[in-house]
Amino acid sequence: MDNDKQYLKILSKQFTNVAMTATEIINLQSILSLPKGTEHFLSDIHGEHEQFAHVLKNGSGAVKRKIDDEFGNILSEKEKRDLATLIYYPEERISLIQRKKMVNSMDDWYLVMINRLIRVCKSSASKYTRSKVRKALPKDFAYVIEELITGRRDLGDQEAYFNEIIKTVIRLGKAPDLIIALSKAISRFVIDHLHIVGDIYDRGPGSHICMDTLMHYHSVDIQWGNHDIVWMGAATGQLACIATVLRFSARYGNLDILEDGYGINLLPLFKFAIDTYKDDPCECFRLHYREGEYDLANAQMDRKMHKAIAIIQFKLEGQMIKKHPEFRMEDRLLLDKINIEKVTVTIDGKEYQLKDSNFPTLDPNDPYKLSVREEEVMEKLKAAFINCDKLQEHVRFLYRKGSLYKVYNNNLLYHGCVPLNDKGKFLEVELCGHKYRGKALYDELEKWLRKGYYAIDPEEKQIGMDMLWYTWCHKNSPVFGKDKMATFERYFIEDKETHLELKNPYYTWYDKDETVTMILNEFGLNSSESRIINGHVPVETKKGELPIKCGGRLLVIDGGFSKAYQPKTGIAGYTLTYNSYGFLLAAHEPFESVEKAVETGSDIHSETVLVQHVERRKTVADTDTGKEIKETIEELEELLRAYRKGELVEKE
Ligand SMILES: O=P(O)(O)OC[C@H]1O[C@](O)(COP(=O)(O)O)[C@@H](O)[C@@H]1O
Ligand SMILES: [Mn+2]
Repeated sequence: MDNDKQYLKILSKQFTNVAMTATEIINLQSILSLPKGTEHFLSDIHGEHEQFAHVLKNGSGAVKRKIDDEFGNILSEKEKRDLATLIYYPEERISLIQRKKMVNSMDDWYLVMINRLIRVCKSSASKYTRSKVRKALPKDFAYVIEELITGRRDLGDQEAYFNEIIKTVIRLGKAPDLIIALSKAISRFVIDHLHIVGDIYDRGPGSHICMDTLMHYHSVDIQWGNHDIVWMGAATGQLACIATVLRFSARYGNLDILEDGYGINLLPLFKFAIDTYKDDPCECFRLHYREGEYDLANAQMDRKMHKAIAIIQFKLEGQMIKKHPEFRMEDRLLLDKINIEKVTVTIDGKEYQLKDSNFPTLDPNDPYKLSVREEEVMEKLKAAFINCDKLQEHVRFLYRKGSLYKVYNNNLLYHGCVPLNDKGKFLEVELCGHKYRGKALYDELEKWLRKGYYAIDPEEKQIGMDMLWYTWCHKNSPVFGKDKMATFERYFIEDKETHLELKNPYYTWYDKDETVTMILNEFGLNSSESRIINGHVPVETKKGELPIKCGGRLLVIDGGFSKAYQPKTGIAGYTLTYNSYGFLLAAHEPFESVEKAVETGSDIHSETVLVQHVERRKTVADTDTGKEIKETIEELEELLRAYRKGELVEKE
């Protein structure tokens, strides 16, 4: 046996004889014929943890579809809705039914509901092998549920048998637990794999809660968004990134995320802000909070912290631009263009009045230098970020499950864009003295982002950390894709023209077939069925914009979770599922609250707006997992031949 066949020897340790090898081939072959599992695509969650949790529970309409398939006209719309609510919020729904005495006999209700749940669970699990189902079932009820969903063909009266089991469960007071277990199993089976196409962080109140939810999800990958990357940068101790995440949290009245969510002490910043901006009303730094969700008593204080950290951010960004002339961002050096006496700033040769004149920490001779106290504050914050176990755990998870782009089952997923030039060709971008474009740009950048967190060599690590900041806001960054971040202008200049951030030419070309084909080919995708799944840009439904570009070859699925952007988009946003029959794009309305959903059975109304059927029903054989299985089958066939030719000797 030559060296290439060494793997057969290794394989023979697991499959020690002809019978075992043949059985495995048959098992794998049968998996290949199962329908492809459903993928779920969500993007731009922006800290809206309740709405996020809800869409995960309803699988963007996938649970409802299962219920419809199973019960069609047998149940009324209301009964189907109630069943869906029970699956999403089993504990809350059971307790509501009990509290409000909504049914005559709880036991009868349990019997009916458990029977219905079993049917939905059975049909949701039918795509999977028994072994996968077994592994996925909640431990305490694994045996009972398996029995209930697989049944016994040798028994005459199955229904009587099932009812006996269920009645025993009810008699023992375990019905609520079984309902919870069944609901969890259904949610688990309805979606096989989740893709998060970026921007879990910022704006909303619960990014850290979304991260906890994701860490417990059964199967997920993440394409980093610009807002995730700035948090990753903050976790490495990169100061401009730290200032930026704090500024966003302050601006949206969410400093609690840092204090309570991550246990980061903001007292040094608080004290500094009070002392420095004590009589300043900080008018330019009014917060974007949500009625009823923000304690107005904190407003004065939060505005001062908002201003303090914004000024620090502008200084630190200036330092970065000066430290890295190769970034060519000098046009973003604005603090040295301020004329304090005239209260103006000059941008691109034009002088603008500033809306604020109080800059007590700004040294006109060295405007980018942090004052002594600013420096102290940032040193303390840096230590707090680096030493925050929970943040580090979340960021390591982002690194483990995430990347800048992903090729998955013949589709290409990324958050922002592939930077293009005006002619619609890949834009050439210089990184650390070398030029890259297209996929190479993505790959090179990703290497640096990983080094920023993991490199041992301090110099490499520092460059990587600075590249995290670069990727957050540079005009050539594929996850940002705009000509500038006009934060300074939005705070201080009235003229709205200066606030504009122009999008990369990608967004004018992405409707064209040649462009989409060029990008897909660049990432090794040549099938006519391949698609690009894109996040980042809110789809402005109000202006008649659609998430479907290039005849459906590119889909923009900004989930629109961000309540801050809902007035603009008109709806809560779009999410996508891809099952064995094709793609389903769902449009969501804003989510009000869990209480309302439990009480009225109201879902986020998830309307299916686009259905693209695949040419023929997809099976596991058509997926990436299928490819791996086929390779394994080939290896096992080789092993079988080796046993049969006497090159290997069977063991027991
Ligand atoms: O309106 P906000 O929340 O202050 O944020 C504005 C900034 O966020 C960005 O839109 C980036 O965020 P998105 O990735 O969510 O679009 C910047 O382009 C812009 O400068
Ligand atoms: Mn984004």
